[in-house]
Amino acid sequence: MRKKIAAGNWKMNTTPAEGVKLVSEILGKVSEVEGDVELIVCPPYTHLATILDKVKGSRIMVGAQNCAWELSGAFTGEISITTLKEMGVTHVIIGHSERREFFHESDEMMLKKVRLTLSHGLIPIFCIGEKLAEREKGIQFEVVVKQMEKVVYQLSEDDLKKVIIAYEPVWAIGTGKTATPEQAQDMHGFIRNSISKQYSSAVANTIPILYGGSVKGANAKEIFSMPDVDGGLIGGASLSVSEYIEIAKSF
Ligand SMILES: O=C[C@H](O)COP(=O)(O)O
Repeated sequence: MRKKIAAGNWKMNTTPAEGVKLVSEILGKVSEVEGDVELIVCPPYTHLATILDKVKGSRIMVGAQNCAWELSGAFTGEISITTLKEMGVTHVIIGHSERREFFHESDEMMLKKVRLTLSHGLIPIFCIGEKLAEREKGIQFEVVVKQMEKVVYQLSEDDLKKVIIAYEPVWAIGTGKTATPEQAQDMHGFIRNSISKQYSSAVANTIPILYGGSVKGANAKEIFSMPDVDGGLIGGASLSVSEYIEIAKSF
């Protein structure tokens, strides 16, 4: 039985005060989420300390949206994995399409980040997904497998087993256009099969694969009902308490 996960990526939204208000309101409704669904919020770096303090003792875990690719040193503006670990962060989003596009992150950087995250005992949420033009050309499967090959397929089996994969078709992010449940399942099944070929079916069957791209309360149930979809990496809708809770209740 794989984990079920509702991870909220707040991106560059909320001020510190707004973030604390949001997480406090989520905490107030968390008892509505039955079962063992893992709830993760990923606020901006500046809110991590106060939010970690706020959620202490609750079932909410806190993730970062990124980390530096080196351990320490002259990297102005970056945040190290040791800082995140010391603070109590448990997850790190790596390779989000917005980081790939706007910050030109390379596969090498992403691999370093994934390795550092794992070696410090944190869990990487590694994002992959094709752009609209790539889907229109029908090369979405090749694109995604290449993204896996360059980063997570470089890991040992033991390390790979600790990774969460998030499939986020770029054309569905923040656009209101969601992949149909069948499109999501096609890709998730393909990814799981690819992991199985590369490692083993036992490994493939343990790895959570999240879907991201305009997930909301109204479509989560249908998407999460697909056999290879283990939850969501939720952007916009995770900023609304009622939407996020509804999504978390959709398993
Ligand atoms: O990390 C989350 C994804 O980019 C999805 O964002 P969205 O739910 O706003 O489309």
